[in-house]
Amino acid sequence: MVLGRLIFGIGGECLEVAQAKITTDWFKSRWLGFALGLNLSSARVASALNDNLSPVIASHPVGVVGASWVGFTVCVLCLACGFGLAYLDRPESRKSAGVRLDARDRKLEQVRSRTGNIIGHRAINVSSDSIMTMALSPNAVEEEEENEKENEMAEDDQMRFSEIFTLQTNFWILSLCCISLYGAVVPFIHILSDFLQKKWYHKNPTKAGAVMSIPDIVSSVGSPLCGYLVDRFGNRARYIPVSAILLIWVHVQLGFTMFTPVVAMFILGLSYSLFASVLWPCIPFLVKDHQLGTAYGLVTIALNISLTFFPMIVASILHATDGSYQHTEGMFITLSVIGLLLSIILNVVDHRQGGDLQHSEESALLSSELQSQDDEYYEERIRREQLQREHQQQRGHYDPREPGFEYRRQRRFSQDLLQVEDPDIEDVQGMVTTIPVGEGIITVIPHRRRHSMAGFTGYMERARLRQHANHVQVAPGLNSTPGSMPHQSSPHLASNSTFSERRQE
Ligand SMILES: C[C@H](N)C(=O)N[C@@H](CCCCN)C(=O)O
Repeated sequence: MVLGRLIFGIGGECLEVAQAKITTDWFKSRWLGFALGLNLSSARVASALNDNLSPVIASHPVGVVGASWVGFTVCVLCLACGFGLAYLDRPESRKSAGVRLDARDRKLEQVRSRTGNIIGHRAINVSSDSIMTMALSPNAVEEEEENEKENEMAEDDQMRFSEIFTLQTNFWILSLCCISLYGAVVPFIHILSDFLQKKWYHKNPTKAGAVMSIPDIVSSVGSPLCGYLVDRFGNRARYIPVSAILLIWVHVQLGFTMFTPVVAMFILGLSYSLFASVLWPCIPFLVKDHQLGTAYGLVTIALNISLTFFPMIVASILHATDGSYQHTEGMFITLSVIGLLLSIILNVVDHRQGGDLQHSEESALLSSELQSQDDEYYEERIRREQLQREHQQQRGHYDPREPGFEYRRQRRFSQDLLQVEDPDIEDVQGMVTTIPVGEGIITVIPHRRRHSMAGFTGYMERARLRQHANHVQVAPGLNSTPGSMPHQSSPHLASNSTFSERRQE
């Protein structure tokens, strides 16, 4: 049973982290609170069903084994939904919906676009074992440099372990809120059936089960509703102290009065909806995008610390006090008060740091638009200045407006590359055919093993340039009139079939 619970715990908690991360990726800019609230709501509906159905199934002749089979069927349905989700969340759909790619997919994307640039995004598949490229576009070198930068950025995009220690104070305060507030609710719900039977519904587990499902039922409606309200009106961190106050009320009433528990159960449901639907959507506001998965993981660890240790503490209090629920209520009240203090500190720190947690969706959108307009403006300015500087530096050597500029630029590049010693280059050179066309060169690469293309590309590029430099030396038509573009095939190229001939082949 312990092994089963261990596997169940690993699966369930990883699922929660993944759900939160995927939901945030898709809804970060709009409806995040509502989407995460719906997420919680589905969990609450399932808990409420479980509270009501488990005693009924268990009292049926099929007993606990029958109840377990119902659970198994639900897990199989879940697996099918998981496959459905994996399909909907594939990188292509993310890209077309403008959703941020994960670091791994971004990296793959970079490699693909890098290969595409050198082999040519204008690459034409000539036959199953050869690839033809239009290379040496005027911007090829710049594009390549840009790709390299993007590649580095994709590497930076992965969260490093050491970054955990740089997460801001408010993130940690929020995690502590999670420990205390969840600690005042979930372990209490675990003992609720016994508690209700002992104090109000003697030996009536079905009635106790029905009453204990009230918080989950209220929360299943309240969580998306609260999520919607914080999306719409902001002030999300301000709801956390309110929910802590409600929790104090619930535990005082249930522990120290005989007033009907039904009202307290409603308020517990309200408080549970409020802090859960506010706490999780706060996380994306406290960390950077690439830290999101780890951040959700860390808060889930905090949640599980709470759900591991407080039930043990409750059990030992009950054991030590001969089953006195007033002492356990004392512990839950203490946790709620700690949650209240922490949430007040959270609000104070957030206020000092500019109130990130208080934004409504509209104000966040507006400020991010202004921010990106600013960014674009400065990026454009820096780009222009850089281009201007480069242009001025190059002016002394050659002017792009002069005829033959591109030809001379390529020749210089090729000559530079010829200085580089590379023994392997000869092998590759024999396999490559280049044909001058217009302002560029077509490179035909016999290529049987397409998947090794990326590794091959570096050699290819050099071989192509080296060969181009060879043309410059051997072909009088190319060399004699600097300033004009190559317009005829060199003897070196005469033996090679043309682009269209190859395509026909
Ligand atoms: C027991 C379960 N692990 C739990 O209490 N989960 C929390 C957190 C859900 C986080 C969803 N992003 C809950 O409120 O249900």
